Amino acid sequence: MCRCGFFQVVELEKKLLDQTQEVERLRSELGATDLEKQLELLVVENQRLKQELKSCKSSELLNLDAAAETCSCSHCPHSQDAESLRREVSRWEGQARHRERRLAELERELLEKTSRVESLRRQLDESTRQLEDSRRQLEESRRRQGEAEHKLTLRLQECEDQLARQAASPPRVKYVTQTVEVESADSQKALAELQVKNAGLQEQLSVQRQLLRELETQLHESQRSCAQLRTQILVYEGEMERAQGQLEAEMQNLEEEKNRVIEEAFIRAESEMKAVHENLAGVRMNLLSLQPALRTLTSDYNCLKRQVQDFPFMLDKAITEAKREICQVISEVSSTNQELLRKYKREMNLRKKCHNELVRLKGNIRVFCRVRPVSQEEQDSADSKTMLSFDSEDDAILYLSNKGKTMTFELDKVFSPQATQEEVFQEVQSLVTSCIDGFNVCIFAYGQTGSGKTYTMEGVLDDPGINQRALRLLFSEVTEKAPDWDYKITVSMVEIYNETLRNLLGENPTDKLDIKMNPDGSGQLYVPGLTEFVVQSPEDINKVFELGHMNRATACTNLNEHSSRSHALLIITVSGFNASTGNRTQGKLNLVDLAGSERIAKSGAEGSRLREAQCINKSLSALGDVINALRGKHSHVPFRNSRLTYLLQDSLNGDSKTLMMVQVSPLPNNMSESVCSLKFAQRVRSVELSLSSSFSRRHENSSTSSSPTHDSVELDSPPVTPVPLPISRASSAGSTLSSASRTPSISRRRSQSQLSTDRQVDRASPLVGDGGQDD
Ligand SMILES: Nc1ncnc2c1ncn2[C@@H]1O[C@H](COP(=O)(O)OP(=O)(O)OP(=O)(O)O)[C@@H](O)[C@H]1O
Repeated sequence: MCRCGFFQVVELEKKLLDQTQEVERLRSELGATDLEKQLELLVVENQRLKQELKSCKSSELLNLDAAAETCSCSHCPHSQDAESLRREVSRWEGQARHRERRLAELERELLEKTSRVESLRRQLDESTRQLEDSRRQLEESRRRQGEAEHKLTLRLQECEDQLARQAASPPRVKYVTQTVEVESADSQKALAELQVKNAGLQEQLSVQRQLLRELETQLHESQRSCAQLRTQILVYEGEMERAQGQLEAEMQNLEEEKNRVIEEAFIRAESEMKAVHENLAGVRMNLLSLQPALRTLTSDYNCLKRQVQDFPFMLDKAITEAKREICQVISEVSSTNQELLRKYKREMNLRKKCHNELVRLKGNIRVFCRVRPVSQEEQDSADSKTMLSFDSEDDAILYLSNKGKTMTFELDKVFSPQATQEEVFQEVQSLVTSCIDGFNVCIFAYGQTGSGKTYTMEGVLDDPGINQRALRLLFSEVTEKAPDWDYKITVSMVEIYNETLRNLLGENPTDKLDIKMNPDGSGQLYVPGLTEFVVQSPEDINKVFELGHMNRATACTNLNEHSSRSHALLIITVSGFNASTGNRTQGKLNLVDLAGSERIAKSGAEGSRLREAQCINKSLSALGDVINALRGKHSHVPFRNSRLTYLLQDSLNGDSKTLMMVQVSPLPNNMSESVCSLKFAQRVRSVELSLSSSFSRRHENSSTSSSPTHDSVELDSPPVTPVPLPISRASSAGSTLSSASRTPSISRRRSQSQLSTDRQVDRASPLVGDGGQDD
C-alpha cells in the first residue's frame, strides 16, 4: 500500500516535470514563432521605410519648399505640382501614422497575451509548489511510518526473543521447584526470585503486548492517513489534470488567436507595405519628374527675382501713368457728368413744360360734367323720365330737353350715368400728377344737393372717388421717382361752413381757423393752427379720412344735411427735393366738395337756413367772380370775397390748373337746377387762366411768389363788393351748338385756342358778372 502511494507520488512528480518542460517550451515558442519573427521583420521594415520616407521628404520637400518659397508667384507653372506632391506626401504621412498606430495596437495585444501566459505560468508554479508540499508531507509520513514499523519490528523481535527464552526456561523452573522440594532453602529462595523475575517478565510481556497493540493502532492510523493522503493526491492529480487540460486549451486558444492576429496583421502590413512601396515608387517618380520642373522653376525664379528687383521702378512709373490717366478720366467723367446733369435738368424742365403745355392745351380751366344715375327708388317713382341725352359721337356734348326746347351744352367732357369712378379718375389724373411737378391744382365738385358731388369726390367704401385715388396715384408716382427725388406728402382737411373755417383733422374741430399772410415775406397764405398730417402709406390715407369724417360728424347734428351746406376741402401738399440737382418743388392739390348750389328762392329757407344758403351762394358767387377776373386779366382779383376763394387763392392764380366737375341730376324735378349748373359750367369753361407767371416761380430758387402781393388781411372784414349770386344771374338757356362746333372732342381740342375765341364770340354764355342774363 505504502509503496503504491510512493509510486504515484513519483509518477506525479514526473508529470509535473513534463508539464514544466512543456510550459517552458511554449514560453520559448511564444517568444519566437515564425509569425512573430515576420512581425518583427515587418516592424523593422516599416521603420526603415519610415526613415526612408522621412529622409526623402526632408531632403526633396525641403528643396521643393525652398523652390516654392522662392517662386511663390501665383502664375508659376509648377507650384500646383509641388502642392499636389505635398498633399500626397502628407497623405502618406497620415497612412504611416495609421500603420504605426496599428502596430502599436498589435504590440499591445501581444503584451496582453504574454501577460496572460505569465499568469497561467504563475498558476502552474503555484500548483507545482502545492504538489511539492504534498509530496514532502507524504514522504515525511512514510518516513515516520517506516520508523514506527522498524521500532515495532525491533520490539516485536525483542519480545519474541524473550518469549522464546522464557519458553526455553520452564523445565529449569520445574526442576528448581523439584529442587526446592528436594534440595535446600537456597534453592527455594532462588526459585522465589525466579518467580518474581518471571512475574516481572510476565508483566513486561503484557506491557510489550500493550505496546504492540498501540503500535498496531498507530500502524492502522498511519495506514489510514496514508490512504487519506493517497485520496488527496488523487484529488490533486485530478485537479492537476483539469488545470493542465484548461491550461492546454487556453494555451491552444491563445496560440491560435496569436497566430490569427499575427497573420492578419502580417497580411495587412504586407498589403500596406506594398501600397507604401508603390506610393513611394510614385513619389520617387514624381520627384524625378519634378527635378526638371524644379530647374525650370529655379530659372523662372531667377528671372522673376530680376523682375522684382526692377518692379519698384516699374511700379512707380505705372502708378504715375495710371494716376495721370485716372485724373484725365475723372476730369472727363466729371465734365460728362456735368453735361449730363445739365441735360437732365434741361430735359426735366422740358418735360415739365411739355406736361404743362399739354395740360394748358387741354385748358387750364377744365369743366367736366357728370350725370348721376337714377336710383332704384327714383326709378319706381312716376317722375323718373330723364330729360338729358348724350351725343354718341362727341363725349363733350350734353342735350337737355326742357319745356319743349333742347339745349346743347358743350363742356370738356361729359360722363354719362354709366361712367365708373375709374373712368372719371382717368380723365383727372394728369392734373393730379402735375402737382408733383410743382403746380397748384383745384378740383371742384359743383352741383345741387344730391347730384353726386360727394360720390365723385369721396366715393363709397368699395369704390373710392377722386380723393383717395389721387392720393394713391401720388404715392405710386413719388415712389417711382424715389431714387432721384425725395418727396413729402402732407394732408389737411378743412370745412367751410357759414364762412367759418374748421380744422377737420384737429383735436378740436369746432375751433375756428383764420387765413393769414405768411410772415416770412414769401407772399404765401397760411392757416395758423391747421393740422397737417404727413402720410407715408395708403393706410395712412384711410386713417386721415376716417378722422376727418369723424370730426365732421361730431361738429354737426345731421351729417347729410350739414355736408350739403358746407364746403369740404382736402388739401394735399407735395414737396419734393432732388439731391443730385438741388431742385425743390412744391405743389398743392385742392380737392373741394362744394356745398349744394340750389337757389334760395326754391329752397324757401328762413332764419339759419337762409343764412346758410346766403353764405353758400356768396362763396360760390365769389368763386365765379374770381374766375371771371382771372379770365379778364383784371388787375384786381377779388380772392378775399369769400373764405373759399381766399383759401384757394394761390391754387387758382397764375399757372394753376382748375377742374370743375359739374354734377347733374337727370330727374325732371331737378331740371331747372341742372340747367343753372350747366350754364355756370359753360361760363367757367370759357375762362383761360393767365399764363403770364411761370410754374418755375414756385421752385424754391425763384425770388417771387405766385400769390398776389396782398398784405395780411383778416377776412373778418372783407371788402364788401356787391356780388350777385352766380345762379340767379345765369343765362336762361344754354347756347345751341352750331354744326361746326359739334365736332368730336379730340379734333375740337386740337384747335382749342381757336374754338375758345369762337366760343367767346358766338355763344351767349358769359361768366358771372360778365353781362349774362338772369334766370
Ligand atoms: N355716379 C353715381 N353712381 C351711383 N350712385 C350715385 C352716383 N352719383 C351719386 N350717387 C348716389 O346719389 C346719392 C346722392 O349723392 P351724393 O350724396 O354724392 O350727392 P351730393 O351732391 O354730394 O349731395 P350733398 O350736396 O347733399 O352732399 C347718393 O346716394 C349717391 O350714392
